[in-house]
Amino acid sequence: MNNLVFQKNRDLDLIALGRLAVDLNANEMGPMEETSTFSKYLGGSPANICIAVSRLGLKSGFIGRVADDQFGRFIINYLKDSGIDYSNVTVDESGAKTGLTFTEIKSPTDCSILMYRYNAVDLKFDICDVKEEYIKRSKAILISGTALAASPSREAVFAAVELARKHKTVVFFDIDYRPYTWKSVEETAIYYSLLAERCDVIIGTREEFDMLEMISDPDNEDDDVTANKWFDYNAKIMVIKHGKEGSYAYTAEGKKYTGAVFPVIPVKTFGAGDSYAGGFIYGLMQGYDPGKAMELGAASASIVVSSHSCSDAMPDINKIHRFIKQYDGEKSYDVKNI
Ligand SMILES: Nc1ncnc2c1ncn2[C@@H]1O[C@H](COP(=O)(O)OP(=O)(O)O)[C@@H](O)[C@H]1O
Ligand SMILES: O=C(O)C[C@@H](O)[C@H](O)C(=O)COP(=O)(O)O
Repeated sequence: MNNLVFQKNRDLDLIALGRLAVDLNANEMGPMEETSTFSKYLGGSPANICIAVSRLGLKSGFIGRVADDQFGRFIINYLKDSGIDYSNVTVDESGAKTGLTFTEIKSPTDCSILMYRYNAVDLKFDICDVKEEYIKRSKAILISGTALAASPSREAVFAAVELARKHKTVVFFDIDYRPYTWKSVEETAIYYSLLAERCDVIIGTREEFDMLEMISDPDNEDDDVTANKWFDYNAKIMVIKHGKEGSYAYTAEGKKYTGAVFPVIPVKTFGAGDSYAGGFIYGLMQGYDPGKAMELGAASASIVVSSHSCSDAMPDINKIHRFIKQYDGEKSYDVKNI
């Protein structure tokens, strides 16, 4: 059980908003200067999370814009083939382009991404793309913070959150801070904070919360303090992630859950956050307590970092259960209710 109330009689479980993009993942290991081939996948953090939950069996939809080009059509076809409702994904006619993420895998643990986001189409969705009737149809929405980086998607996100609150649609917020999309840390912190105040569940890495709180001294980091700050607003559940060290979840009622990691030999490091969020949101929407939901998220992340892609590799629930079972008895993970 958890403390979120999902409205019944809604035909959609989750609507994600914002970035529909393309990942071009290096096929060869090594510096990108020397990479010659890349594999194309659907990308964009909210798109990856939407794929993750739909593969786990949730009925999901998307609000956003794609470019009127081959990449835009690739994205729409991918959503369609994944059973995601794309009726609120608009084809943008301004000439804006699909955001591209090139990934570099120097070694399985030394990876980076290079984003091409000049005139990115995912920041072009506007208030008119956010329909009250659509938000009302869903039990929850998912915001990814990058959509706050510029107008008009910034205002569209705030409008969606207000409509969600009006209709008791749960708001998940994945901070998803991509520095190069923003002008300054100060601007970022302001918009992130304004949005965080309005959300039910906030998920971010320790570094992302440091940005939000403008903390530059690691000695001042304190997960308990961070979590409690947002409970004074609207948050019911807070998640603070620490990479391969694990994560913590807090509830407004004062419970703290520790989520450990399923150790694997990774193929690359990226994709962990999106798969974790997908498994975690799915778990909460099944009514599981945050500890169990984190376990699903961590297992999903381990599966995805062991694969070449993010979106294509998102597991179904049977794969997650089989994966968790492998660890039974070995105590390689331990979700404690403390
Ligand atoms: N190398 C890894 N091996 C196994 N699980 C991982 C690894 N890195 C991250 N994870 C899992 O994914 C979760 C989220 O990862 P994290 O790196 O904190 O997110 P992000 O990708 O957003 O930075 C972690 O809490 C952990 O459960
Ligand atoms: O979000 C993007 O635009 C890029 C993603 O598609 C990419 O796969 C990635 O960086 C995943 O991020 P993570 O899950 O936070 O590691």
